[in-house]
Amino acid sequence: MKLDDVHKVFNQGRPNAHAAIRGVSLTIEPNQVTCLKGASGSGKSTLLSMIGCLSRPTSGRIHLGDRMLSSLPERFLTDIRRHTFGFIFQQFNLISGLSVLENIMLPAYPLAPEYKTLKQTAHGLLGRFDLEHKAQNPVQWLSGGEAQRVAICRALINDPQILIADEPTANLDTRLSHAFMGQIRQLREIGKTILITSHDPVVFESPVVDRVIELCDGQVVGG
Ligand SMILES: Nc1ncnc2c1ncn2[C@@H]1O[C@H](COP(=O)(O)OP(=O)(O)OP(=O)(O)O)[C@@H](O)[C@H]1O
Repeated sequence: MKLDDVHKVFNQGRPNAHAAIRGVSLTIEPNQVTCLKGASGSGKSTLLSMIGCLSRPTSGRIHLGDRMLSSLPERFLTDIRRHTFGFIFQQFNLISGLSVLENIMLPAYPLAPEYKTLKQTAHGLLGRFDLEHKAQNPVQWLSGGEAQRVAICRALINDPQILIADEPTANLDTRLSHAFMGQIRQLREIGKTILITSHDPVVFESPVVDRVIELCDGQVVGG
């Protein structure tokens, strides 16, 4: 992915306008783990959401291979988002009341796969992340580490090329944070491109991370 002079202004044209991203240009290499690091409010989540097609830049260009995402109409963007990206959020965002299996299968429904194949894929992921015995559990019964692994499985259900994780260790203790980086290593080994925002040293000092990009006040200041 390539970002070229990307800006994001919230509430543009109003007295409370805020320039959260100010002229970011960078390249995210495939099959690598890239960490966006920076203080709270530096613009990490804002940048991540534009990269993941969850929001659009105010100006500038974002390329995915030879496609320019920033100029695509919404329906194409939604399609690219579903096929290309898997998301892992800070609060895991699992749906309470649904089982582990149901949560994992949810992002696949808009792509209308055959149900039997989808279920097999979901069980394959549960097996890989040592969660098979929890398949029918409601997600609210899970421990923090289990919930995190369910969130990873859900992000992988559509076999995305790029995984985006926003502060993934914020709700994990040190041991589970190291375990999470072990899981990231495995995903890198199978060829995924991974982009993580974090101000947790367990993440940005991890040997699994290929590159750390530092943000300050919406600008790249290092990496
Ligand atoms: N929807 C919005 N409207 C107005 N301002 C916003 C909006 N979203 C974010 N901001 C502001 O943009 C700046 C960057 O926010 P962002 O969430 O990207 O920071 P961050 O580096 O991810 O912070 P944290 O580490 O605390 O999650 C902050 O000053 C924030 O208040």
